[in-house]
Amino acid sequence: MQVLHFGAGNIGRGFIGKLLADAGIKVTFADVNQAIVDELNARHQYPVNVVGECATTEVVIGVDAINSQSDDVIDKIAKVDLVTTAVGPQILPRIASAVAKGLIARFESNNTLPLNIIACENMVRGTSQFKEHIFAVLPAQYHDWVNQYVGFVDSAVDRIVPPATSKTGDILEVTVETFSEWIVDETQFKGSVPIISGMEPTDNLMAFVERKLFTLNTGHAITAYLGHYYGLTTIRDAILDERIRLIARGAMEESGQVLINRYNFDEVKHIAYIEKILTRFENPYLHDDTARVGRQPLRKLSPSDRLVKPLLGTFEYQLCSNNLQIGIAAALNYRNHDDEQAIELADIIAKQGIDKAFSQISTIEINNPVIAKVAKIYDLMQKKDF
Ligand SMILES: NC(=O)c1ccc[n+]([C@@H]2O[C@H](COP(=O)([O-])OP(=O)(O)OC[C@H]3O[C@@H](n4cnc5c(N)ncnc54)[C@H](O)[C@@H]3O)[C@@H](O)[C@H]2O)c1
Ligand SMILES: O=P(O)(O)OC[C@@H](O)[C@@H](O)[C@H](O)[C@H](O)CO
Repeated sequence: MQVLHFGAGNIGRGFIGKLLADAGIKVTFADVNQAIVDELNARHQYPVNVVGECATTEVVIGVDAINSQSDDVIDKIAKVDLVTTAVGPQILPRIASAVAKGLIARFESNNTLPLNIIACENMVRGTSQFKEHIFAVLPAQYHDWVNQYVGFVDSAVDRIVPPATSKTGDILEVTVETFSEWIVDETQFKGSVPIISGMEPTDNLMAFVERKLFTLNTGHAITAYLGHYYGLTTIRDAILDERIRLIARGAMEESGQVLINRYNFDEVKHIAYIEKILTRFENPYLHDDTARVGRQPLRKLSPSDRLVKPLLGTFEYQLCSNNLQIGIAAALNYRNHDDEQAIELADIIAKQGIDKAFSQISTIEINNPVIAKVAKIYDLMQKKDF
């Protein structure tokens, strides 16, 4: 089996690329970072530090790389069995055109072997959204053929992989936590579902996607934004702060009640899932900056993402949302001159005022009482009086 994986970053090298290479699949990374591409082609291997109580270094072997802006991508897509991505949601539209050209090349070479595409991003049904971007630039005459031979498989991906500085200056070295989970929608594959150790097929993907995004990522984001508010720069320091921990846990529980109502999850197991997540945030072997976890606050505040979607769920089931409201106010209060979306967020609030800005970003009606409640907490935070 051969795979083309877009994004040789933290999750690309530290999780998906590693898992596939470990399974004996020939992995080619596609990235815009030429230094990483050159180094992968010079060495064909890289080290992954798996850190936890027992730390190990595992070497991923047999990999190579191409620049994702070169035509090599088109040739590869014409031939491989699997395309995966871990580039970030905002990059998917930018690589759609290269993938569409690759699919045309596949059609022209009459390659009717099944191809499956899996976006491994923190999004609800990210591959389905990627398909929409691809079909928007793929001429209509190819749509039926692609629908017949190409599977667009949604997935949920979980492993905390912050950028880590190598002691030896190795740009390929990556440090990951022990935990990992990659769940794929078995109903969307073309051909038989490949058996790959560490890739778990399910026929109930939405439950897993929402469980992960609206528990771990909800708590993670709130820990990051409150950490920033209290002047703490790492997730570990933030989650060890009792004020933050109570709110992050409370928000995960509020979001959890929505999930329990929606998916009939076992309450005891879900509480255990939250406890495990809190210990993962505390991992003393990882250095994870609040700026990484809080990156792109407008994406994180959008209606289908980890903060507002759980809040909307509490309306649906008439549940309490006090902690989610505090987390959202902290996100609105996030300021970082190195983050384009944080700058844009501050600009929207400055121009429109907090009530209108939150209503616009979240798409929640301005008259909904939650707008005023979040705005009140935001104002207190602005005055450093929360
Ligand atoms: N790091 C984590 O803990 C983690 C865990 C689960 C899911 N994710 C998700 O995985 C995705 C990637 O996150 P990450 O932390 O690995 O980010 P990252 O910034 O470390 O990696 C992204 C990689 O994509 C590359 N890239 C950018 N534009 C590209 C293009 N046009 N073509 C090809 N490559 C391109 C970058 O050069 C970089 O190497 C995100 O959607 C994130 O939400 C991350
Ligand atoms: O990657 P983002 O920006 O969507 O979210 C930041 C972190 O919460 C995220 O990368 C987690 O580390 C990851 O989702 C753990 O599986």
